[in-house]
Amino acid sequence: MFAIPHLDIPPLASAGGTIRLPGSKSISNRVLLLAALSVGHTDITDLLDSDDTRVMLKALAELGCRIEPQADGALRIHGVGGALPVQRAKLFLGNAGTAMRPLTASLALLATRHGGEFELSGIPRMHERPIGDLVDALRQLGCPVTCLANEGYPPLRLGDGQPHALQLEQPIRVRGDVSSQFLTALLLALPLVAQESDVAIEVVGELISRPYIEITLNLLERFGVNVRRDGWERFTISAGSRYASPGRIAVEGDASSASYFIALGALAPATPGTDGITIEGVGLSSIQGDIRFVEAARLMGANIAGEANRLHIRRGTWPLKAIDLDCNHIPDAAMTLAVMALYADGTTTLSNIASWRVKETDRIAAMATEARKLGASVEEGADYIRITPPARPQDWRAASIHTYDDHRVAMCFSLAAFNPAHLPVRIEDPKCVAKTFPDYFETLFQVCATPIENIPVICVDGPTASGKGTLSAEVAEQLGYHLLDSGVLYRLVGLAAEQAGLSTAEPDLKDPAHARRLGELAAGLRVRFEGQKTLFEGRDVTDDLRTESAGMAASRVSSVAEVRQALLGLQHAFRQLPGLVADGRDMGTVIFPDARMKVFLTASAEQRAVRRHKQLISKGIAANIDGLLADLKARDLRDISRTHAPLKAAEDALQLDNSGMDIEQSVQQVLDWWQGRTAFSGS
Ligand SMILES: Nc1ncnc2c1ncn2[C@@H]1O[C@H](COP(=O)(O)OP(=O)(O)OP(=O)(O)O)[C@@H](O)[C@H]1O
Ligand SMILES: Nc1ccn([C@H]2C[C@H](O)[C@@H](COP(=O)(O)O)O2)c(=O)n1
Repeated sequence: MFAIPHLDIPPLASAGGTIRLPGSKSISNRVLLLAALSVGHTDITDLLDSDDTRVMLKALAELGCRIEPQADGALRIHGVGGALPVQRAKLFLGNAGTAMRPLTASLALLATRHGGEFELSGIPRMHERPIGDLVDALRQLGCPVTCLANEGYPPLRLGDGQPHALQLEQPIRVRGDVSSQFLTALLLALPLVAQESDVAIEVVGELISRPYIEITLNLLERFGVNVRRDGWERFTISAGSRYASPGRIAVEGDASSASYFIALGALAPATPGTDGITIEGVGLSSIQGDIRFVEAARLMGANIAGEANRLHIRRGTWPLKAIDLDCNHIPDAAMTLAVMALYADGTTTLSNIASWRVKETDRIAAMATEARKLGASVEEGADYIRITPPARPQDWRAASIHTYDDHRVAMCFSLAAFNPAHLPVRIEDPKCVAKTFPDYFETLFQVCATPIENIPVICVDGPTASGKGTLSAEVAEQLGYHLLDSGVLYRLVGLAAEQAGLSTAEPDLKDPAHARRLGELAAGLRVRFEGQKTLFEGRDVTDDLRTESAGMAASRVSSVAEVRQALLGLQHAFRQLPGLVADGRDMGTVIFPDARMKVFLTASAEQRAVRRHKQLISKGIAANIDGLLADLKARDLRDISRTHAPLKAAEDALQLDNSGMDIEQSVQQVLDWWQGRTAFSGS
């Protein structure tokens, strides 16, 4: 996940490959609650791991439900059989609507029947999301429900510590025209109290988002509860209903998340050598309503072939066709259509989307504001949005997209990186995707391609112990870029030579046959990087590589042209989306001469010796400053004076002497320089 202030996505050119989607959020949180309320235990597979499911799991654990990960990857939920072990709890539910609404209904009924008291709260936005219609329905049932701040909004207190009779004889009336989640919440909760007689729910107003109700009914059935449905106005839960675990249940891939990759396949040319985008884990037999996004994408021109559990998408009509669509049946996925509209041949109107206004943010306003930043003309109404794409490529603008703590806004606008003006797109607060798809951007980059020159590289070259590694790692971290520590590769060659009994002494390196052998050794290095660790032939050699003698050996073998040549391809392969920070001696001069920014980092030899001394001592390695100073001067001299790719500043490098700066100041300086070179320097 990119837990950084913003992520700059370079202009993207094509897409292709196969992805597997994370589990559906709607199904995951419903299944978790049903499993917790059932008799018996349930093993859940393919559960979504995200903010919202974590919120639900934490709440269930606090309510006394036992949760056990299984060796096969399933999560075992020990059901409480409709009677909670805990009668009082304060639950914090973040911004998870799929936890807040169902827990409100279930806990209100259980607290009323058994004399419990629960408080439910969330982040400030959750306290602005209306829940009054559900509160009204629960009060009709005789549940004591108190809105602790504003009437009709969380935080809520459910129950008053005393048991009360529930009034189940009359049908419970609930509004269905603002959110279908209130009806879902009641449908999930009422089987807990429908032992003696039938319980009916009547929907007031026209029910929106019906497909989500179908998911609820489908899952209720899987957990042993049948609901009689009369149109979309009346639902009856039979007397004697009781949740029973199905034993094991798999969560489908998230159909709303699929929409971004369906759109990707529709708007991006297939990367040469691929056949467009294949999505696994969700397909045409999905129980999720958002699977009908497929129909909408086809209307816009997408070429989609579907199987039960898989989708295959290629670009069809181009440009996409503008549409005028009632999106009531796909409220979440419809946001993706708003971004596809940027690539259409005219004005697209998405209507019947009033529910967007009360989601994670006011999504109509958010989509309109951000699409305008890209150069689109947008009209918004109470329940519709109308989007006209920028007229010509030159009318597109590089935009910094504000994401409003809304995962869908972030995911949607990533697709603007295919703009015909080849401009990058900045996504602010990219970690908001954690709500449903923590690895969204990683997955996107896996299947997208762009000409290599579009992938930005920042080079940091300089002498030993100037702080290149420290600075580069921090800059890469803050930008979400990959990191190449090229020195490690030369250190590895030194280590591999030693293990193979090949000398790294200077006189031997002058022998052409010896140099060739070292080159072959470098070409065949079997190295793997796992986070901070370097694995050589399966062994963790991270610490072995950091010794001063390994640095000296690296410096010697790095003067051999055959070694440098052998390591070229390996280094170039690090240039991957969304960008690279490369640290070494010749990054800016030889390896990435077209890098967008080059920094030559120096500090006085004395200062560097002091830093290295501190570094070694902190690792428990004995060292002496004078010896270190002499060694680093020798290393500098060798690195500077060798024939091949000597250590020197590239002509276009920015010089940074950090002798008088701490790490934070050096990092900030480089980030400021970088910001000045991006298309967002005015942001
Ligand atoms: N600006 C700075 N101020 C103070 N100390 C620093 C600064 N930058 C780095 N250091 C410290 O100096 C030591 C050496 O830094 P680092 O290992 O990053 O250097 P390097 O240039 O990558 O060295 P080498 O080329 O030998 O790998 C580290 O302990 C690091 O914390
Ligand atoms: N691009 C590079 C990186 C490193 N080297 C050589 C010269 C260095 O003394 C040695 C070790 O590098 P360090 O890990 O200290 O950065 O490797 C090089 O020639 N070119």
